[in-house]
Amino acid sequence: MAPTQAEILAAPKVLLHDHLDGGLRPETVVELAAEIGHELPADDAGELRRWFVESADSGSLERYLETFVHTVAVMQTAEALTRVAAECAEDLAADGVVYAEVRYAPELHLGGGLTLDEVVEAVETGFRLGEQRAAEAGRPIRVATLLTAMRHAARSSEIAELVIRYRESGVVGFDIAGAEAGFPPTRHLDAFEYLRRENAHFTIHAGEAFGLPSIWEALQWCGADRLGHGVRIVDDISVDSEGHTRLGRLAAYVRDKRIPLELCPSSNIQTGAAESIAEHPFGLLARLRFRVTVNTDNRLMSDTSMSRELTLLSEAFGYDLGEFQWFAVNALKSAFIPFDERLALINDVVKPGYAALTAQRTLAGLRPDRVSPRSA
Ligand SMILES: O=c1[nH]cnc2c1ncn2[C@H]1C[C@H](O)[C@@H](CO)O1
Ligand SMILES: [Zn+2]
Repeated sequence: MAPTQAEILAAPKVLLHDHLDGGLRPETVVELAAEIGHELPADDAGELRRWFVESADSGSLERYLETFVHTVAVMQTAEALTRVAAECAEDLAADGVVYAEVRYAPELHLGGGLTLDEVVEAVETGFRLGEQRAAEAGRPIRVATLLTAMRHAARSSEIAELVIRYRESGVVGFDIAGAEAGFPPTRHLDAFEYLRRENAHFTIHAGEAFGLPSIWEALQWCGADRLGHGVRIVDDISVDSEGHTRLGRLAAYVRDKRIPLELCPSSNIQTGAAESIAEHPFGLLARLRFRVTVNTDNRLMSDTSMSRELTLLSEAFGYDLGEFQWFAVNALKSAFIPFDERLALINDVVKPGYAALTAQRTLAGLRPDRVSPRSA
């Protein structure tokens, strides 16, 4: 059966790919911009919300990324960073997210005179504050941080060192983001090699706006633990007229090695990586049992949430609570926090949460859902 909105909201969700500077509340952007005299394309929060979605709906990653100028502009002081991070944790918790890895690029927040370390400390303060407020509101969440380096810039080694410096203080991994075409991940090999020597984790935005060579470099040259998007791995999968599928060597490697795909359906529609949710490779990749995870990417630019992404996928592919649990477990298995902590979240939070939802259906006289998690 189709899950109800109440069930989707209540279902424990796990999010691995969410940008801090892509998830601000429009009201907060308006308030912070007024404080610093930053001119916005719209001064009314509702209009600004629409502006972000319409402008990001450009069919090109480069133009999509231009919208970040207005969010980054209002995130240049410790107070603003702390506020935005706290609200991020609260908003995710209110949406039923129980564990999230949120990323941002510290190098984009130095315009007000903060150092890289001060940026990280302000954001961590905000996440702890947001976690505390969420717990008080009865929606506990754990937020971990990934530090991003911009792939067109040359600060990745510095950011990788920052990850190691703050690995005991909430930072669990590294990422590179920004325009993909023309900026291959191997430009940042020094950073990746350093992180591997430090036994640290990293993901790489790859296979979003550029195809297989980007994914291949991210995995086989750089050693990425996960793929940010990775959706273009479908270019290495052929489906014949009878529906038989054949995996090329790279696709087979990704599936065999259980490389997590941080799939972000709505974002992909906006940047032109997919035509529609119904045609999104998520359905095929899930059917072929890749390690798929569901993500928001940029909640502001896509006007989305984890609940909305799950709703869209459910409508397109018929997913129910069984699949939602599978996606959440997949994400936790792929998270960058220690194994015992991942296991505790799976066994103490995610599975009991889905069991409770199933029990409610049974109580309501509906048939029990198939909450029999597939092995990921
Ligand atoms: O989907 C994306 N692909 C590549 N880069 C992205 C995406 N979403 C956000 N970014 C960039 C813009 C942000 O300023 C930066 C750090 O969060 O990451
Ligand atoms: Zn992203």
